[in-house]
Formats: sequence, structure tokens, C-alpha cells
Amino acid sequence: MIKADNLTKTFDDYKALNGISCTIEEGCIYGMVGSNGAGKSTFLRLLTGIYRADMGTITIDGNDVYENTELKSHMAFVPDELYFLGGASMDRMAKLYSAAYPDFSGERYEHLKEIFKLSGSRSLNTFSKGMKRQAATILALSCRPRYLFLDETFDGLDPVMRNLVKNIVCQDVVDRKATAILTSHSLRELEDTCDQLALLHKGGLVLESDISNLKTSLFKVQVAFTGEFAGTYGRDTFSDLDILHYTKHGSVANIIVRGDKADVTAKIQAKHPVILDILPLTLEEVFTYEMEALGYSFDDVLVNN
Ligand SMILES: Nc1ncnc2c1ncn2[C@@H]1O[C@H](COP(=O)(O)OP(=O)(O)OP(=O)(O)O)[C@@H](O)[C@H]1O
Repeated sequence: MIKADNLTKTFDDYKALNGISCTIEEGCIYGMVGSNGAGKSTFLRLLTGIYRADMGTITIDGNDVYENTELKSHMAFVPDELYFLGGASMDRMAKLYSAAYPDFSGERYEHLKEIFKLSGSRSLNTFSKGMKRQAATILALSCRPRYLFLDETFDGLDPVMRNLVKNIVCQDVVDRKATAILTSHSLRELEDTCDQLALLHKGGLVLESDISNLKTSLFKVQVAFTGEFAGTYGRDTFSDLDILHYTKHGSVANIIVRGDKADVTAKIQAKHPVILDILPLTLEEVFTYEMEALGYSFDDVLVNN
């Protein structure tokens, strides 16, 4: 289990991470989204022991990662800015990795090279941006790490490669009970892969939840009444509901409600509407309304790409 408690990192007088607390269970794919400068890379660099926290802690199964060689030999990190030894090929890098990572599998490396159709002997300097990320991902996956951290997971990858990476990471987590943290600017990139999502903004954790909870805890309700009541009812009529957003056009109200679907339905049915539709929201809509409730605007927090 990965646990961050009041994790804080300051560069000069700028707080890149401002007291983040979160728990990431074993066997989980944890997605971290946030716009430029939100603190995603800083979080991963603290988690991998590249940086040391100024305040708070980050531990894996209760152990501090900083200067912990044993723990680090079971984690693989693909950073946002990739670095390879000058002139090295992927095969050369694989040799180095096999010496440093006790669970490195040559067989897996060969297999992944074939799946991704990448040359092992060509200099990595001649690879395109996306090919470099593929190579770094192959090397990381070949280490068969207990903890896999992919920063800007899909940067430069085309849609086919994105899906391939998603599938292999999911398989690893299921087969070997690995734990993965993937970061991205895009919510859509992560929503079909991750079990849990966290939204970072200006060094703070704005929102964190299981995807299944997020998708089932908010609803869009469309409701209408007839007669005189149709013109006079308003938000107060639904004071027994936890409303995040309310609009009314003519006699039809659109309401975003948080709660249990059956309970919400029963409460509205009791008011005898002529129309009642309860619709699910997309994850993006859920984020939009949850953040609105917290006083943020989606566009300020996340680029929608
Ligand atoms: N080594 C450093 N020295 C000074 N400032 C830093 C350093 N690393 C990060 N920062 C600052 O900390 C903040 C968070 O940066 P970080 O790289 O963690 O964000 P991010 O969410 O990964 O952003 P991006 O999506 O653009 O990669 C930024 O304002 C950045 O300028």
C-alpha cells in the first residue's frame, strides 16, 4: 500500500505539492490527472525517492522510499522527460536494467519488443518521440515491477499504442497484483483503465475517488409537473435532495443530484411528476459538477483533450 500523508515539496518559495494525503491500495491502477504544473511529476519523484519531502511522508507498506535500494529495485518509473545513455540501443539498456532489477525477464523483453515491433539494436537517439516512450515502457514492463509509475503515460503514443500500453498494464496488475500509477493531462485517457482517479490542481488534491463510485453517485434528473405547479416549482421543491446543479426551462427542470439512485427516485416520485428521467453522467460531467461544488471551474483545472 502506498500512503502519502501531508506530503509537501517546495522549490525555492514555490509549493509544488501542498500537503497531499492519499492511499493507493495494492493491485490498483491509480490515475492522476491535472493540468501543467499541477504537481503530478513531483508526486512521482517523491514516491520514487528522487526527491525528498520537505514535510509529510510518502511510504510503501510503511517503508520510506528515499535511499531505500531494496524497495527501488521493485519499482519502475517512466518519467515525463525520458533519458537514455548516449548512443545506447534498447538491447543495451535492457542489459543494464537486467543487472539492476532482480525480476527483469529477458523473455518478457523479447516478447514486448515483438508486440511493439521495435528494433532492439537501433540507437534510441534515432527513435521518434513516441517510439522512445514505447521503448521506455517496454524496459519498465520487462522489470516485472511490483510498482509501475508512468508519467505522461501516453505522451506521443498513437491510439493503437495507447491501447496496447493500457492492456498490458491492466494485465500486469491482474496477473501479478502489481500497483500502477498513471498520470495524464486527459481524464478521458485514464477513465477506461484506472480503478481510482485523483485530480491535482496547483499542488493540491482536489478530488479523489473510485471510478465506480464516481459514476454511480451522481445523476442527471429531468423532471416536469403539470398544472399550476409546473410554473411555480423550483429548487426549494427538492430540498430533500443533495443538489449540485439546478436549471429550469419552462416546466422541465434539469437537476444534478448526488445520492443513491433508488432513494432519489423515490423522493421525486412522491411529488408526482408527469416526467421523470434519471440518467447517468459521463465521468467528465461528474468531475465538472463535483469541482463546481468545490468552487472550481473544470476549464481552470483540466484541459479537455
Ligand atoms: N526541480 C524543480 N525546480 C523548481 N521548480 C520545480 C521543479 N520541479 C517542479 N517544479 C515546479 O513545481 C510545479 C509542479 O511541477 P510538476 O512537474 O510536478 O507538474 P506536472 O503536474 O507534472 O506538470 P506537467 O503536466 O506540465 O508535466 C511547477 O510549477 C514546476 O515549475
